Amino acid sequence: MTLTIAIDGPAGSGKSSVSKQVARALGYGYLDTGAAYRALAWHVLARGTGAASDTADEAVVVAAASEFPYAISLDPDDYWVRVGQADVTAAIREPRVTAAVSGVARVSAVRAQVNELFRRLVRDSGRPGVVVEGRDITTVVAPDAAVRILLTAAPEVRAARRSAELSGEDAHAVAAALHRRDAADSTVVDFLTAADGVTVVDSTELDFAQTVEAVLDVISATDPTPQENHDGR
Ligand SMILES: Nc1ncnc2c1ncn2[C@@H]1O[C@H](COP(=O)(O)OP(=O)(O)OP(=O)(O)O)[C@@H](O)[C@H]1O
Ligand SMILES: Nc1ccn([C@@H]2O[C@H](COP(=O)(O)O)[C@@H](O)[C@H]2O)c(=O)n1
Repeated sequence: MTLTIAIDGPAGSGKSSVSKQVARALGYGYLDTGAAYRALAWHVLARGTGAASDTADEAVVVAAASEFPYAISLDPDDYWVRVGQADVTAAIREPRVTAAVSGVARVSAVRAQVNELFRRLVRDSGRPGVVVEGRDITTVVAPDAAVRILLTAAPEVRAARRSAELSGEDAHAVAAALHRRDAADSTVVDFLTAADGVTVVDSTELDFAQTVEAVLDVISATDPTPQENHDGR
């Protein structure tokens, strides 16, 4: 049985970097669920130009999802994402993919498909636990996870952290893109409010190491008995 640590939060709240470090500290796997939506957006865009690559067209997205040879590493020290033979680890972070991903993520058939994949990846991970991060992990993907955390930070702090990462780009444009994506995503999933039983970790006043420590504290304060996976297996 694999223990699930579920972490949700808005863009730039530190979900991926903090979850990866928490997974390392615990000897757990790390599952980045946003990578699946990003890789599907990349896959649609890779179909060329014109209607066939329109990520805002639900039929196009569903068709692409039906032939989507997706693979991801759960090793926090060897992270990669592939679509077929293509290593898309870096490509899915490109602004053109980031700008297109919310369109893909609002298709409910796609969400159902990738949620099943996430549960299977955790179940088959062969690890004692997996830290799973995204937007709807605490509520939809693994509502019965052993530990459920909403990782937040003030919008201006998240924007500043993302800008620091993308030092060559205009800070205002980076902040605007981040808030635009949150606004689009929050019409599909509520990742700004903690559901019942979800612990909030607000990193606004914390540095990276303190945030990792705060998450580890929540985990150790919670009974770490492995729970059955959401689908009962
Ligand atoms: N507590 C913190 N203090 C300072 N910097 C932080 C903190 N947490 C995360 N960061 C930094 O903020 C940036 C954004 O973090 P990260 O990419 O992990 O966010 P995210 O929530 O996964 O974002 P997205 O949803 O857009 O992928 C990274 O550069 C990360 O190192
Ligand atoms: N559980 C999730 C995770 C992600 N998304 C969508 O994917 C986009 C990219 O996510 P990142 O964490 O890599 O930034 C995100 O903007 C959402 O559109 C999701 O819907 N559910």
